[in-house]
Amino acid sequence: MPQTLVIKIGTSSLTNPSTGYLALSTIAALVETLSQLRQLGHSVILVSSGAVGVGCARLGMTERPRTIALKQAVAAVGQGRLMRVYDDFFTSLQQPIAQVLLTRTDLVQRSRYLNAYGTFQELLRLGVIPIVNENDTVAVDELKFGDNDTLSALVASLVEADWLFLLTDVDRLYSADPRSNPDAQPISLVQSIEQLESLQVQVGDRGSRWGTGGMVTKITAARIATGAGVRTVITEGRSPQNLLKIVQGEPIGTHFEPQPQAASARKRWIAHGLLPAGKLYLDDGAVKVICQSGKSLLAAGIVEVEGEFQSQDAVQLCDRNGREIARGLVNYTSIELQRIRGCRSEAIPSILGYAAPETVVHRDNLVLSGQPSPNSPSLRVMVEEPDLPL
Ligand SMILES: Nc1ncnc2c1ncn2[C@@H]1O[C@H](COP(=O)(O)OP(=O)(O)O)[C@@H](O)[C@H]1O
Ligand SMILES: N[C@@H](CCC(=O)OP(=O)(O)O)C(=O)O
Repeated sequence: MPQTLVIKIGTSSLTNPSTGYLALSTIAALVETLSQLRQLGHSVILVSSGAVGVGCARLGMTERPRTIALKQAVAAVGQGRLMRVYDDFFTSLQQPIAQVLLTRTDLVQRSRYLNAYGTFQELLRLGVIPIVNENDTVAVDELKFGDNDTLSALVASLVEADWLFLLTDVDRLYSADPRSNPDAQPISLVQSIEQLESLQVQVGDRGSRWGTGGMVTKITAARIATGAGVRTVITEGRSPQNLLKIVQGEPIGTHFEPQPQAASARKRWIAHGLLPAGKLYLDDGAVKVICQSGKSLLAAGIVEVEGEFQSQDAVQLCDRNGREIARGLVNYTSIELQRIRGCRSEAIPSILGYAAPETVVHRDNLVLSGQPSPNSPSLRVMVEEPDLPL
């Protein structure tokens, strides 16, 4: 059956780590595999990093740029070069491609989000492989995806993909960074992302020399994608041919199973597309009814309001310790909420002096964050036996 596949490849796989030059054989194998997947009738989207890395190589720079302006300038050099290479390779296989550069704001505004959806659908219908990257050259810091792992998960959620592949320079997720921990155990299957914390995977704070997010952002991506019903696989970029085998059922890499009940498209946009403008701290009773009964949030359950926001902005709902339990669209401004927090709904009109909505966040506009709760069952994962010396 034809499926929709989103494949993200990182800088560490696209470039030679010591010289920074393009890893041409990897790119050729990737292009061949994606073209084959298209010929089998699948819809394919490639999320490709590499603009900064390739730009650095082109300009003879040996270090990743540190200032934003330099990074943006270098990305402008590298993105063009990267697309030129992809187009040459794909054209030799008669496979049309398209460049799609996104910024965070493209997914924040509902109309732009739906517009991006429409563009992807048309490209896929035309048999084109869209090649997506963050529009690094114009993205401003506070409105950045920041890493392409997250971007690829949001794209997979947007197009309701069947698979998200995160291609990197390790063959799968390990219990700790295998570069610095030779005893790290390979993990082949994660059945329930909500309990990932109990696995206590050590991810370090950064990835390879040219990579951006390391494993942290891949796990975040898996969380977003599986929550949207997308099966996610971390596997090595050096062997793109494995994608064909994986789609046919071979257990290569680390598989994160999709959550059985994916949120609706609109709720996924609230959860991941929007950027929260503030935080509401809730008492224990409110946390309980929201998490366990899926009820709306009332003013009575709010103990503290943080940030400045308008009605219909996105906010985080947190417990007293600041741990996020849900996100939603708020019906009041932050100024109004400062006045009515902790109050019963009947008292609100007389406090504000006008008729006001009964709920602060209505349950139709509220999405649970899928954080592990102390009562949730432990994570079911398969950890493979490490290779033993003979
Ligand atoms: N638990 C872990 N399992 C596997 N790799 C890990 C883990 N923690 C950290 N890493 C590191 O993450 C790196 C991949 O991330 P990154 O360099 O950002 O790659 P990419 O450019 O493909 O996005 C690996 O090279 C590895 O050293
Ligand atoms: N947008 C940036 C890539 C950001 C990124 O996430 O990089 P990586 O960790 O190599 O996937 C670029 O094209 O260089």
